[in-house]
Order: sequence, then C-alpha cells, then structure tokens
Amino acid sequence: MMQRMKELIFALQKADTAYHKHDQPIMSDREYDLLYDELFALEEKTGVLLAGSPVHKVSGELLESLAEVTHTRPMLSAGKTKSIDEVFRFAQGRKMVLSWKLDGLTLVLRYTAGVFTQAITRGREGLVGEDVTHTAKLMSNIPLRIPYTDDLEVRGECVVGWNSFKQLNDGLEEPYSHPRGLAAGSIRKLDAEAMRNRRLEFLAFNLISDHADSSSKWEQLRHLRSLGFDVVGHSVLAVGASHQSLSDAVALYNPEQYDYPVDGLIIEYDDLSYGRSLGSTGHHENRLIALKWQDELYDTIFRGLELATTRTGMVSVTGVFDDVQIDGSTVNHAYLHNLDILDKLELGIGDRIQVYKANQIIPQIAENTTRSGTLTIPTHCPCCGEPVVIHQTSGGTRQLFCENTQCPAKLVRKFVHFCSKTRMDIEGLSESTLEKFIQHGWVKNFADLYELDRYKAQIVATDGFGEKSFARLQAAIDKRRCCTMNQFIAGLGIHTVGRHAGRDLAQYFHGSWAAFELAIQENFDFTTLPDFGETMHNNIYSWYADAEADKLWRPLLQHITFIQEEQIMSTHTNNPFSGKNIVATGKLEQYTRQSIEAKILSLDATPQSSVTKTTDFLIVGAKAGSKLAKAQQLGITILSEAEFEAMLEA
Ligand SMILES: NC(=O)c1ccc[n+]([C@@H]2O[C@H](COP(=O)([O-])OP(=O)(O)OC[C@H]3O[C@@H](n4cnc5c(N)ncnc54)[C@H](O)[C@@H]3O)[C@@H](O)[C@H]2O)c1
Ligand SMILES: [Zn+2]
Repeated sequence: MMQRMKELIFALQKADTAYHKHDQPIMSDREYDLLYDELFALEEKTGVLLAGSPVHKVSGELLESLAEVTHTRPMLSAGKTKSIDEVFRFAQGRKMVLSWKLDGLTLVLRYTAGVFTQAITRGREGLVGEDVTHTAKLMSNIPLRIPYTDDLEVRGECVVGWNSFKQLNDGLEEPYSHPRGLAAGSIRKLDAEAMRNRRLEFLAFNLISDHADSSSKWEQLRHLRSLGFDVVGHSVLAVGASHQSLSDAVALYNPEQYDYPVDGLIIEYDDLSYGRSLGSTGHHENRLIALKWQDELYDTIFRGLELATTRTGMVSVTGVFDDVQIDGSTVNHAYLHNLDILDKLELGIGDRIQVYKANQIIPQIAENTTRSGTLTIPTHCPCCGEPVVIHQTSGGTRQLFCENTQCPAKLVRKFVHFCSKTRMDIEGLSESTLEKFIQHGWVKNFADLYELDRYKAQIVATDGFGEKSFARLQAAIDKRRCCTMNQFIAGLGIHTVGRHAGRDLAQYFHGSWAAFELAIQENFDFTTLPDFGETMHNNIYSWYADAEADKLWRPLLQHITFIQEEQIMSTHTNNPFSGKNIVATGKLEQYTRQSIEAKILSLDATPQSSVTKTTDFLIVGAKAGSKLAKAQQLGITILSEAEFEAMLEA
C-alpha cells in the first residue's frame, strides 16, 4: 500500500509540474482526479501522510523568471463534489450564489488609491505568487483605474474564450491542449509585445478587502461590476430552496453555451460573514464548494487515427471511433493531445474503448479495455507525405512534426488570400474551413479547391460540416469557375502585384493568361506598363521562376475560364470578333482549350463547342478533324492561329 502511495505521489507531482509550471498537461484532469482520489482514500485508510502528498496543500509551481510576491491571504483550492445531494446538504437552506467555475489561471489584482498596481498568480501552495503585472496590464478588460480610493484586492480568473482559442492556437509553435494552458502560458511566459494579440480576459469573482466589502456575495459581485470589472456568470438560489430548485438552477449552466472554459460550478454562501466563520482547511475554504460534472463514460469501438498538419508543421492526432450519443450530440472523434497519451492508451483498431466529454465539452478517450497495442505512431505527414519527426515540447511531451518547409499546411495564408473577397471571392470558405481541408491533405494546391467532391464523404463527416454546407460551398466554388484575370492575378499573392496591377495586366493582355505567360517567357519589360516599377517587374519574374509557387497555381488553369470585366469588355468591342460565334479546334500553339475560350470571351464573342450554321469563325490548329470538314462544307471563315492573331493586331 505504501508503495502504491509513493507511486501516486510521484505521478501527481510529475503532472503538477507539467500542468502548473509548463502549462502543458501530461494527463487529463479526469485521470489526475482519479489518482488524487485514490491517494486520498489510501491516506485515510492507513492514517499515513507521506511528505510531498499534494492532497493537503495547494499545488502549484513558480517560474524562476518571475518575481515572487507573498499573498495577503492564502489562495486556497476548493472542496469538490460531483453530487447535487452533497451541494444541497452544504447549502443548509441558506441563500447561495452559484457561479461558473472558470478554468483558467487565477489572478489577484492589487489597486492602490484607485490605480492598478500589481497582478499576481496563485503560485506555490497559494502562499507565494508570481508577479505578472507587465503582461496583465495588456489584458483589455482589466480596469487600470477604478472609482475607489482605498487599497483593494480583486481575485478572478484569467481566461481565453473558446473562439479566441480556436483562432489562435493552431498558429502557435507549441499549441496548447486547452485554453487554460494558453491563458497561463501567455501571461506567465510572454513579453508584453507578444501578449497583445492573445485575447486574454479577466473575470472577477472575489473581493479581498474587508473594509470595501458588503455583507452579501451577490452584492459583492455587483459592486465589482460597478467598479468596472467583468464578473463571472452567476445566479442566486433563494433561502429555503428545494432540492428540485437547486437541480433546476444547476441545469441552467450549460458549458456548451458559455464562451469561456469551465470545469464545474462554485456554490457559495451569500452571507459572507457566515462563510468566513466556517474557516478553512490547509487545502480549501469552507465557505464554498465546487460541483464538478460527472464524467459519464460511454462504450464504443476504436476505428483509427486521423492526422492533420497545422500551419506550424505540428501533426495533430485524433482518434476516430463509432458514433456515441452524449448529451444529445453525436461524438466520434477525440483529439489526442500528444504521443504520450497515444502510447498510454495502447490502442489498436477494433479495440473496445470508453469515451466521455470532459467538462461536458471536449470528447476524450478515457480508457481502452482491450489494449491490443497494435497501432503504431504515424510516420508520414498527411498533407505532403514527407516523413515526420518527433519533437519534445518544453513541457516534456512528444509531438509529431512535419519539417518540410514546402508542406501545403504551412501555406494556409496563401489560400486564405487567394479565396478572399477582393480576390477570387469564394463565398463561405472561411479560414478555419480552408485550414481544415489543407490539414487533412484534401487541398494541396488551388486546383484541389475545384475538386473537393473527391473528398466529399470525409468532408461531410467532419465536425460542423454537413451535406447542406458542402453543397453551398460547392456552389460558391462553381460560381468561380469563371473569373477575371485580374481576380486571379491578385489572388496569386505575387509580392507587390495586387489588385490594381492585376487589372492593368488583364487589360493589357486582353484577359489572356497565355499571352501574359508568353510575354514573361519572351522577357517582356513590365516597366513599360503605366504604374509598373522595377520591383514589380522583378517580382513577377521571380514568382514565375518559383517552382513551388508554380505547383500551387498552375494546375488551377485546367479548372477556370477567364472572363472580362464589363468595362474592359466594352473597350474591346470594336474588334472584328465582337458579337460573333467562334469555334476552336485542333491543337493550338499558344492556347489551351480553356485559354482560347477565355480569349474568345474577352473579345466579346461566344465560344461554341461545335460547328453549326450560326458559327462565324473556326480557328484551326494542328490535327483538326471533322469540325474543319464541316466548316468547309458550311462555308464558314476558317482562320489559322496566326491569322486569328493577325486580325487581333489589326
Ligand atoms: N491534468 C493535470 O495533469 C492536472 C494537474 C494538476 C491539476 N489539475 C487539475 O486542477 C485541479 C486542481 O486545481 P486547483 O486547485 O487550481 O483548482 P480547483 O479545481 O480546486 O479550483 C479552485 C479554484 O477555482 C478558481 N475559481 C474559478 N472560478 C471561480 C469562481 N466562480 N468562484 C471562486 N473560485 C473560482 C479559484 O481560483 C479557486 O481557487 C485538479 O482537480 C485537476 O483537475 C490537473
Ligand atoms: Zn507536411
């Protein structure tokens, strides 16, 4: 039994360091809590308390790089329960305040004479915290001045909302598994400059200054709000509330509808002096209790891994399993935060596993009852196919990385630029959707966007995508199978060659991509165009010579037809082909089938696919077949490619 206690302490200490010091947990909270409960039970049973046990003190570690500050009052943890019955007994029919138990980094803010002076983390054992004033100052919702002139201490949680987390996290060198890590990591490890775009917020939940305080918790929260603080979401349970009213009040807290990460509820006596009179243990205060959600486990079958490469090159690993219904939603994926978690689960396809939604939000694999262990660590990037390597993060966990600098996953921004409103204008193709497609390897170049139906089954199976949204996206993309050359050029992201230059080029080359390329091949001097300088000229040439860029855009030429913008069209309606019907046949020198069609369209003429009596011209290339014969029969004007060009010049 002693041996087991030592093992548990060792495991909990290791987890504490990863979680509190590096903000990169090596196990789930559920696992941590199970080990903790086991240790607690053994301590009770044996009556032995080993040094280093985290059960009776507040865990936490300090970063050496931050200055230490002693707290005015210990910052303790909360007693926890998963049972509403226990909360009901705890309430004793008194008036209670319920609030979200925010899952971020707890901070104390100090104010002197109404001015914000210091921010401190909970730190070691809740006694000595870290000074994080330099970064806290940059959190947009921390009041720097408040209408209160005495000294004041406010406690609250520094959090990152789910939306901000999703937007920010994938772009980080070492992404966090949970917004808590992002909040804590940012405020403790960044310099002020890097902190600016992290979108951290402070939600106040407690006032630590007796003289400034009222007698009621609820009044206290209102007071905090009147001083300019954003306050944790809360509600009040009336005196004498029944068990049912308590259950109803708790049921109003649905984490899926709150933008901040939470790991339960805090239930606290509204009567502050009564709460204080209850004192505290070394671990928690008795004035409040935390109600955690029951992590109900569901049986299912493990089906495999899904890989996705993020824009930093990190390859994320997600476990896929048979559908399970949890709280009214279908769950079939669980993100595996690092390779250590993957190893520990000893997975194999077909294994019987147990899954749950951590804090009712994040699907996780809790257990693998089969443990066949046949699954091997992936070896290749899902996006570019290159071998992947294993990196160790600063917290000691292992992650897969694709180190190929040309991996399409790293090019998300180029795709976002290409599809944006003022370029190709593909409606409804958001950055996160694009990123998802690229990460899975469904989109590697611009042309792949036009062939999404190859992956339709996988796409409609992803979270937040269905048949309907797929159809909508498909329609938006189809609409852009015809585009203007200026849209296309602007979308390519040639440095310094934007929309304006795109328009000039499209105009000069009459919307003919082939003519544009030919000009480059023949060393055309772009500085002869108005508004074109040396830099733009050089940038066009270096872009054209870039083999990697070429892979990105060239395949797309097979999918799009260039059309002229109306105003450009009107300037060219006095050409001999305007208003005419034209067929092209045989192999042309300077045009592909698409580009000749685009050219015809740009001349205000109509391209036809077969020769009829309405056809005005037939342009013939090498090996023209039956169309030539038919045109001759119908007496239609036949032009060689050279004659066609000559008439254009005239
Ligand atoms: N996954 C891991 O490896 C790992 C490691 C260490 C700890 N943990 C997790 O952390 C837990 C223990 O952490 P803890 O002691 O920091 O916190 P806790 O879970 O005991 O929570 C208490 C704290 O919540 C904060 N809080 C948030 N909202 C509040 C509100 N509305 N009112 C009052 N207080 C509020 C307060 O700062 C309070 O001190 C464990 O149960 C475990 O789940 C996980
Ligand atoms: Zn790759």
